[in-house]
Amino acid sequence: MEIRYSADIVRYKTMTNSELRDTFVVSTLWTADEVPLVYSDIDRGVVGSAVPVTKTLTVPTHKDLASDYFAQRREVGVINIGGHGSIKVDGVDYDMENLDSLYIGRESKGIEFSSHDGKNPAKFYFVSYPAHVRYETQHIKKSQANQLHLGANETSNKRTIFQPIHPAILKTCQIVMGFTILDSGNVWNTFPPHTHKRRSEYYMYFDLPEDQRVFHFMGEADNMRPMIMKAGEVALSPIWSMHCGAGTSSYTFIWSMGGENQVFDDMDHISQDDIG
Ligand SMILES: O=C(O)C(=O)C[C@H](O)C(=O)CO
Ligand SMILES: [Zn+2]
Repeated sequence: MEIRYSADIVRYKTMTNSELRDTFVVSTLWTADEVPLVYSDIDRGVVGSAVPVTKTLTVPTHKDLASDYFAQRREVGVINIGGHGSIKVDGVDYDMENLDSLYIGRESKGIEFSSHDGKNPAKFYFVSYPAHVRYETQHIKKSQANQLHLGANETSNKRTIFQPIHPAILKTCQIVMGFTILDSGNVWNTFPPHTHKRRSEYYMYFDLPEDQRVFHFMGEADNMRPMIMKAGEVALSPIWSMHCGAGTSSYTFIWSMGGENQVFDDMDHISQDDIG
């Protein structure tokens, strides 16, 4: 497990673009038949992936978590961005189609990822935060997620926000997680940008052709900084950092938040007049 220490609101201002990426972008996920984990000091979130091709994969724990097993004191949100697969949690099998989600409650000992067909493997992306109470593990199909339809073609931001791991659907300790699909030809996600000092957020961009990029913006209103993102990479946003992005083509991204409240709409929007 890689440990990722964040830069603070003072230090990020003097960092080069590549130093910003080294600090705030995770680009080490998606190795087949492995479970890479990155532990961020931003709200003690862990991001990981599991792409089972030739075998079933389990989530390892790590000495820095000082736990007997990964989810002993943690909850986990998982979304499958690949082919048909399954997740077995303490002996119970959950059938995971593309863009299905699974919330895994604290104290779940055995978490096993598998694909139905290794030639078209499932690609599980997961995020985990500390949890103080156990809530039930729950499978949320894409069609069961809360949906918000936002934006317009005229402003290049027509998109649907799917909210599977959200208080309207189930109880969690901290995590709120879902995905946003941009309509074809639309490129902007949330704009004007926002912060929410009550929660940090991670964005994982995908469904983006290999030769295309998303310009993800972070920082403060008067010091907006770009990070150039490829498919499969994760942008980590501390509570003080704005987040928004524009692609050179359409894309989908998984957003996940951990913090002290779960009110999705309580964003603090930054006025376009203040962006510099
Ligand atoms: O496109 C959007 O708008 C989003 O998906 C916004 C994110 O979900 C977010 O940043 C929530 O705080
Ligand atoms: Zn946000």
